[in-house]
Amino acid sequence: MAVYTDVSENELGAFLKEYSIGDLLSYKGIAEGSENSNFLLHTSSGSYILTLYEKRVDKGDLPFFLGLMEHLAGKGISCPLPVHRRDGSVTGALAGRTAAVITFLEGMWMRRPTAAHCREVGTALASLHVAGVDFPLKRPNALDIAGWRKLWEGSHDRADEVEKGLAAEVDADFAAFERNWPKDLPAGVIHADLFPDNVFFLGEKLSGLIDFYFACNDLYAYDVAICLNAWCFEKDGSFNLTKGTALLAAYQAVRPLSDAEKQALPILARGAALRFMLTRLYDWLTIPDGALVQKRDPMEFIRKVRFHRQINSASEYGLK
Ligand SMILES: Nc1ncnc2c1ncn2[C@@H]1O[C@H](COP(=O)(O)OP(=O)(O)OP(=O)(O)O)[C@@H](O)[C@H]1O
Ligand SMILES: N[C@@H](CCO)C(=O)O
Repeated sequence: MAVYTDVSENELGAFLKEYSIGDLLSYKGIAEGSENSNFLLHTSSGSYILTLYEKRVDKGDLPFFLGLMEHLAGKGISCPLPVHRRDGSVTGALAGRTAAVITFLEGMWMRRPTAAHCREVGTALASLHVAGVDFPLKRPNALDIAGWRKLWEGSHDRADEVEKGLAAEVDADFAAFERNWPKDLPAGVIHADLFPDNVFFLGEKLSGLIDFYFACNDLYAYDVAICLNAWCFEKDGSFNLTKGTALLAAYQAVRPLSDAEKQALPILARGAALRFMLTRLYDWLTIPDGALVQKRDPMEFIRKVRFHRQINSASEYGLK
């Protein structure tokens, strides 16, 4: 679920008076997502998404997230456009939260993506990287290795409840990352969470990217590594080389990877898998059973960490 905060029709009506998007016809909470409260609005001028930012989003980051969507949309990337209020701002206050209205994107996310979908994602990711080059705002990645450490400190002592030996395994990985993480690769604005549920399709054609709330400045190849993890594994945990090949070839057709980026891909992919394992593990151990939030399986990603650990060259991901 992701409706943590209820909104009454009266308060929503008053909030929307600050916008020029017509009269409210209907609204309903959206169950998907886990970070913020989202509502689908229908007004006399069309459909919109209303987001109330919950506690994990630092309000100081909203100009970066919302400004980035506007910047990317202006460069032809299909992503939501924040709607400006009559006073020009893109956020307001609603039900005790900071809130924004963004445009609605048509399409649906793919539960079982094919190689054709992976190809579309590769193109979209590289296009996003190129389009973000002149975005003026900066946001360091809160989930860099130091951020992973903090998360890990909160889970370490209970990690073996999930699988015996996990704490020692992850400790050893941290030592490897802190020694070998690449630093001098091309960097810029990355999405940092481009999972299937954040990419909409109409048939096999990509129709839009959403959820920019982890976007930040970091290595471009790290974003590629995140997508390999998110798109190219099968439900049984095996890596699908056809999907990897499709995603990487499409990415490189727009933004070719340097030799140094190619060489770094295995460690970046292993780090990306660890990053998602850690957020999932933290949630797994801290969200009470019975809460309405859907908990995601951390073990899916420790299996991916193990897979990447035995990769010797990015060609094993399908990189040409
Ligand atoms: N611009 C949009 N157009 C259409 N639907 C949208 C849009 N933005 C969000 N949604 C819908 O709302 C859901 C939740 O959005 P989003 O993924 O941004 O939420 P979140 O709480 O940040 O979730 P996450 O757990 O993925 O971080 C999406 O799965 C989608 O169904
Ligand atoms: N994409 C993340 C969750 C939201 O960021 C995951 O699958 O763990």
